Amino acid sequence: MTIQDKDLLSIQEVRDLIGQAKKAQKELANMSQEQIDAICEAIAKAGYDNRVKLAQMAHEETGFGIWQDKVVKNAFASQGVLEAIKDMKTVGVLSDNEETKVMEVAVPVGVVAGLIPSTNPTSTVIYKALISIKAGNSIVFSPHPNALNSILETVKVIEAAAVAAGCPAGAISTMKVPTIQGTDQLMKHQDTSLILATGGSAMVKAAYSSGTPAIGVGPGNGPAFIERTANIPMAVKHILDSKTFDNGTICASEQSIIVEENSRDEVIAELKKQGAYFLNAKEAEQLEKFIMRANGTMNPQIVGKSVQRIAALTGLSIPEGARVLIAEESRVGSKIPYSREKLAPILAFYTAPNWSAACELSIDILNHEGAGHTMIIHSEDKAVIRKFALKKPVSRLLVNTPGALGGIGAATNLMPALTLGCGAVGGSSTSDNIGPANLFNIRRVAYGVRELEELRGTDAPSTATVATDENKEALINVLVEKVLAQLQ
Ligand SMILES: CC(=O)SCCNC(=O)CCNC(=O)[C@H](O)C(C)(C)COP(=O)(O)OP(=O)(O)OC[C@H]1O[C@@H](n2cnc3c(N)ncnc32)[C@H](O)[C@@H]1OP(=O)(O)O
Repeated sequence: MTIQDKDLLSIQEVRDLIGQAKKAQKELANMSQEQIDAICEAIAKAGYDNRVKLAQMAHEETGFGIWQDKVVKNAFASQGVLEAIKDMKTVGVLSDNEETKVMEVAVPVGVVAGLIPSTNPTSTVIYKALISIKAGNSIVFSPHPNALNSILETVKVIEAAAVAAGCPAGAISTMKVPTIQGTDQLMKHQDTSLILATGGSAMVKAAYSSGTPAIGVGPGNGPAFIERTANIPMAVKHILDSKTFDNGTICASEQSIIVEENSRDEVIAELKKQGAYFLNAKEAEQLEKFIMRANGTMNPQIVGKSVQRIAALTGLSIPEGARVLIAEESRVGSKIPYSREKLAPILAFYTAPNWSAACELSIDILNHEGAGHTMIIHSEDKAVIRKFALKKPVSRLLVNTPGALGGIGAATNLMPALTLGCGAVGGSSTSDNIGPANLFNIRRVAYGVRELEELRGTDAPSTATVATDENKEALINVLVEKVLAQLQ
């Protein structure tokens, strides 16, 4: 098949899938909350029951991560997400306030386009299907080509379970021939209502430029600041647990450690004790060349690989049992690989002279990459944490927890999610951990509660006397004052 034939096939496939998804969504829109909830339960159960098989498939196909950790991600995306959303009201009348005389009705957005990354393919499919159906929408997936088979299998098992539980056929589907042109068509099609884009920057930018409303996830690059009051052994444990989880593929995981001068030696000793290997200057330079590709994007050869695989690839000789590789760094910038996002067990290590310098440094790192995403602080001082929270350009400031598991809401009480909004500063329309509430609109039914005479009041000039522009202006001023007084 020529490239052109493949593109045409992909585009035609997308059009067919959207047609079926639109039809199915009309049926979903007429279902009760109970019917929708039963379908979600079936999707979660199928995802959970198949969590091991799907994790192994994703690992084998992409070569990223650790399959045992992908099992945890699949369980989180199915049962964990279901637990958080099962009691949410998402269908029909959401509220009816007798006092304010405003009633709220949920309105599904329609057909969702779900772009799936190669780093968390199966878990992201289960999660996006659950939150879309819960909000009364159909979803058509666009798989990352390098994770195609595991994504197809995930869609197959959850779609079959959903249909058996009453879901209309076509409500959950996936492109089988993913091409850039086909995905472009999915994003721009007039019947696609919303794009949920999780993946590489280029794809997320394409989603924002498509003309269709989009919720995208930009790059993470969260520093972890170990403040002087931190419980250092616990902070180090959290950072290493996070950075080694699925070999660092979660975008909320730590990318650098920042310490103050006075705790530097203690933190380094603890990191070494818990399995971190500090690269010397020559080794750091050797590894640095493999972090980015020539075009400045992350090198997939190191993504989700163990330190042993990375060492073999880069010709480094490291001690047996090393869990993460750490390079001391002092610079920040797009051409400084250690200061950027590395979805691998590699960390930069910065020393700041004091607290305020650590603050400035973390802002600088985030402003170069990862603005609006996540950062982590380890501290026992609530006043410091509050102060720290006020100025950082992130949507999630995680405290005393592993970044990867805290950001997605597994180790914190944030909304469990595998798509993390990055707010306006990160180019996103929302800073939320994306859930069903981001996937329906609200129609507000508002009863009249004031008449014009009330708004006008008794001392307003009569409309009958309005003859001149001056009078008109006087009347408008009085009316504006009355309305403002009513609203206060
Ligand atoms: C909560 C979370 O953890 S979300 C985590 C999500 N974050 C990420 O995925 C991190 C960002 N991702 C990346 O930087 C990259 O995807 C990597 C480094 C992980 C992998 O890199 P690669 O394997 O080279 O894949 P990359 O994403 O660059 O895409 C490869 C090709 O597939 C194409 N592609 C990717 N997704 C799709 C899609 N949905 N449909 C069609 N084509 C696609 C890309 O456009 C690219 O095409 P090109 O080679 O012609 O330019």
